[in-house]
Amino acid sequence: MSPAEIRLTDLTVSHARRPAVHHLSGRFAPGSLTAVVGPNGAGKSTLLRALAGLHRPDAGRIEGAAGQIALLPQATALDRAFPIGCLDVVLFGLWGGSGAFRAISRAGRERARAALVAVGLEGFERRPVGSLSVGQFQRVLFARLLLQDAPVILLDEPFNALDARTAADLLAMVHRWHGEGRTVVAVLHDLEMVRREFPQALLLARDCLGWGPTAEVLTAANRLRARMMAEAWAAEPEPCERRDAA
Ligand SMILES: Nc1ncnc2c1ncn2[C@@H]1O[C@H](COP(=O)(O)OP(=O)(O)OP(=O)(O)O)[C@@H](O)[C@H]1O
Repeated sequence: MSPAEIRLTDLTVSHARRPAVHHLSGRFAPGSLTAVVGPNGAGKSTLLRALAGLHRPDAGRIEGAAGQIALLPQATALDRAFPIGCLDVVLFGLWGGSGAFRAISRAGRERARAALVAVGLEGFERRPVGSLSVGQFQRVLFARLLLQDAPVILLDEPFNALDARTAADLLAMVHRWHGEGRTVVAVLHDLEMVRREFPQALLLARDCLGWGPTAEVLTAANRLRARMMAEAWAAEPEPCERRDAA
């Protein structure tokens, strides 16, 4: 795996012109393992969606990400009512390579089956995803990431609402991806886990409060600043008037 460096330059990403990520600059080094942390509403999901090309920045630049990325969205953002089996959900991971209307090869199906086995879901191929537990469904989504085989993997709250065993299994997979040289970026709220498992951290509170080695970013002073900024947020932030980077 040789992911490119991802560079952000004065990046602002907004919802209806109200900035969720504000003038962010920095880089994700190739093969780095970074936790994105910050209070609710800090812009973490918005940043991941912008990196994945799903949300257009309204100022600044993202370089090095195009065509490299697989995204695991927040579980709450996904609708599981759709009547579809686990194997088919995993097979979505091949769409980037095969095109939505091209036949999935036998080899592709075998890879999807192997991915389900790798996440501990052997025999779940035909199970409708609507019948899975939260943890089982997250395993299916990790199997889809395995199939996508992307150099850069973005995970939005991947361990939310998981029991200890499922979280440990999926965390081991994150470390495996990191060991293979992929760039991994995960939004997390568990700061103990971040300190233990993630060498790099990006602390967001719409503005960037720190980006670098985790111990240097997650200081008491930085966390206090983030909390104070979150408490000061208006429910509807002002539109960003600084357009010079556009
Ligand atoms: N689709 C949307 N339409 C309008 N505003 C949005 C939309 N999505 C997010 N926002 C707003 O953008 C800001 C950042 O939201 P975002 O989901 O990126 O934060 P977050 O850090 O991921 O929060 P959390 O930790 O609660 O998941 C919030 O004020 C949110 O209300």
